[in-house]
Amino acid sequence: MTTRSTSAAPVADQGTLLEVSNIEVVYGGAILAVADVSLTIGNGEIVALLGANGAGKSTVLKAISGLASADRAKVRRGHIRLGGEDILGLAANKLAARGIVHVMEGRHVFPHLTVKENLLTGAFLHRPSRKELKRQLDDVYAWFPRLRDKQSTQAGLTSGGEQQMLAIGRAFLTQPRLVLLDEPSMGLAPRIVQEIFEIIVRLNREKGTAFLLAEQNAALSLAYARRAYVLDTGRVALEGPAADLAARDDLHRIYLGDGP
Ligand SMILES: Nc1ncnc2c1ncn2[C@@H]1O[C@H](COP(=O)(O)OP(=O)(O)OP(=O)(O)O)[C@@H](O)[C@H]1O
Repeated sequence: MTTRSTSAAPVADQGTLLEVSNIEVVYGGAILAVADVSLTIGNGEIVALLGANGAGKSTVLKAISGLASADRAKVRRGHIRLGGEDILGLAANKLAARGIVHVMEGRHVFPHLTVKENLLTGAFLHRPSRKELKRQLDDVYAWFPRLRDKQSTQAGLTSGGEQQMLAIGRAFLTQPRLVLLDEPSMGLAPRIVQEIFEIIVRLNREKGTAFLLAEQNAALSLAYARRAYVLDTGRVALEGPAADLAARDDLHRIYLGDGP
C-alpha cells in the first residue's frame, strides 16, 4: 500500500516557499502544544509532518494557516515566512489569498450542499469568470472522477473517501501554492488512501503545488514525501530525507509509540 508509482515522483523544490522558525504555540494562554518547531518547505515540495497523537502536528498546521486563533491558540514565539515575507498574525482569509490552504482533519464538507456546490465554495477567493470556473471544475473532476459522478449528490451522503477527495478538490479551487493536509488517511480503507495519495503526487507534479502532510501513518507518508519532520511533544525530534527516515527501524518505536 505504501508503494509509490514510479511515474509519480514529486517535482524538485526550487528555493524556500515556507519557513517556520522556532515557533511556540499555546492554547488558552496556558497549554503549551508546540514548544519549539522549525521547518522549511521548498517550492513544489511534499513534506511530511509525523508524530504520535498529541505531538503537535495539527497545531503547527493551524499556526501556519492562521486558524490557530479560532481555537484560542497563539503563536507566542518564533517566525513564519512565506516567500521571505513575515506572515505570522495574518488572518486565515489573507493567507488563503496568498496561496495557503488548510484541509482540516475530519473532512469538513457542507453535508447538505451537493458535491458541486461544495466545490464552488472553494472558488469564492478569486471569483473566476464562468468559463474559467467551468475549466477549473473540469480539472478537479479529471483528478477525482468520483466527484464528477457524484456532483449532484449531497456531500453528507457520500463516502468518507469521497468527502476527503471533495475537501482536497475544493481546496484546489482556491489555487493554492501550499496545501496543509491534516491526516488525509484517517479512517479510510488502504485502497482509497492510496488513490488519494497518488492524486496528491499528481497535483504536486502537474501544478507544482507544495504539500505539508500531517500524518500518524509514517510508512505511508514517507513513501510519498521528499522530506519529513518527526514531532515529539511539541518539538522536532528527527528530520531528513523521507527515504532516510523510512530506513530507520527505530522510528515507530521511539516516536510513534506503536513499536514493540
Ligand atoms: N483546542 C485545544 N485546546 C487545548 N489544547 C489543545 C487543543 N487542541 C490541541 N490541544 C493540545 O495540544 C497538543 C497538541 O495537539 P495537536 O492536535 O496539535 O496534536 P496532533 O499531533 O495533531 O495530534 P492528533 O494526531 O491526535 O491530531 C495536545 O496536547 C493537545 O491536547
